[in-house]
Amino acid sequence: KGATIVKPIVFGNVARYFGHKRNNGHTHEWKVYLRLYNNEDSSGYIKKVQFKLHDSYATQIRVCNEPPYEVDETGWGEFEVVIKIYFVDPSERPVTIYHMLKLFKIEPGAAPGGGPMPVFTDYLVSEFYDELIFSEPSTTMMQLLKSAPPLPPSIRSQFETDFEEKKNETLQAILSAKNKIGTEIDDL
Ligand SMILES: Cn1nnc2cc(CO)ccc21
Repeated sequence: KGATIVKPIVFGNVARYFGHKRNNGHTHEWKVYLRLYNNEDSSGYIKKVQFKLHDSYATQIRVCNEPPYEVDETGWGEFEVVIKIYFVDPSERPVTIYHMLKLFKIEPGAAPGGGPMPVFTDYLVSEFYDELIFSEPSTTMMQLLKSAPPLPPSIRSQFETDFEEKKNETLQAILSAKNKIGTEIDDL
């Protein structure tokens, strides 16, 4: 009967500059993660989450078989992390998400030619909102999706981003832009 279940998620990374370069060349510690927006325990319907790092990291593919779905590492560079979500129901195709690991802010800076200058801020957050959409899930999967319990407090997390605030700001920007265009059309 065309049932659709939506599961909001947040994925991204946080990073902290050591303040110096270590002997191994590493300058930052970082954590890349995938979380359910409502901090529910998804282990009933998510089998595992894989994080594929840069190919020169030891054990390039990191697997989380239960929440929290995250990888803590140290390093010196930014690169694309491939996050792949596998579901308990074998008929649900895995979902792949691409996240560009962010370690430093790019500021139009003093670089020769005025190019962007990477700034090593003490603490940085790069996180995004998205949704897992399950269209007409199997009866079993539907039950698992509906009965997901909350996560225990120890692995609950407050996001760095207030997405509700961001949603309202974005909506306001869209409305005022529409209004502005409307006014300009009137003035034509
Ligand atoms: C690209 N990148 N950035 N930081 C890195 C650290 C390692 C491990 O030594 C491997 C690759 C890295």
